[in-house]
Amino acid sequence: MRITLVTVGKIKEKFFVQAIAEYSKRLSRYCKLEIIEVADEKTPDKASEALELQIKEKEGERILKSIKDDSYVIALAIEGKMRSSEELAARIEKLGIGGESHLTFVIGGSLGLAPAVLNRADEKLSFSPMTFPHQLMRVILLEQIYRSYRIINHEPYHK
Ligand SMILES: C[S@@+](CC[C@H](N)C(=O)[O-])C[C@H]1O[C@@H](n2cnc3c(N)ncnc32)[C@H](O)[C@@H]1O
Repeated sequence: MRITLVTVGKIKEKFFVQAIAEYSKRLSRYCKLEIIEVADEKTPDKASEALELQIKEKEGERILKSIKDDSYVIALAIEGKMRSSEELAARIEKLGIGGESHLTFVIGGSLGLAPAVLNRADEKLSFSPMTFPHQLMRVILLEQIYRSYRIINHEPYHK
């Protein structure tokens, strides 16, 4: 299975970079992982709704360009479907069995995802009603994908 993460902006904080590197290494046993970082837009402290939408749309165009046509897209969105770790593992396994060989997970920038990206998504996944910073979301998502593969392979992992 190919797994691609499409994300917005570069991560500078060393602790996030280290955690991402660690989970990417662990995941390399199970899938072909690629992380694509599209450029983010500068966001002023105070922006009108119209400007915020413009910013999300610009970032959204870059996100859409980096998604392969034949890929199954899972957008991370607070309003998406919540799943337990076991349910996410079962979903990934079922998609693979059903013939999906390339999953793309999309994480929005600080303002979130543009409507066009949410429309392109085949499904939306929520990690809770809380808002997480996109840098931390990347780490949490990688850990949950790793946990999914451990569950799929009946391998032990922390409960
Ligand atoms: C800082 S959040 C954006 C917040 C924005 N107000 C929104 O409602 O999307 C950045 C990105 O992280 C992801 N994200 C943050 N919290 C999430 C959650 N609880 N569940 C799923 N994705 C989340 C989403 O992809 C979001 O676009």
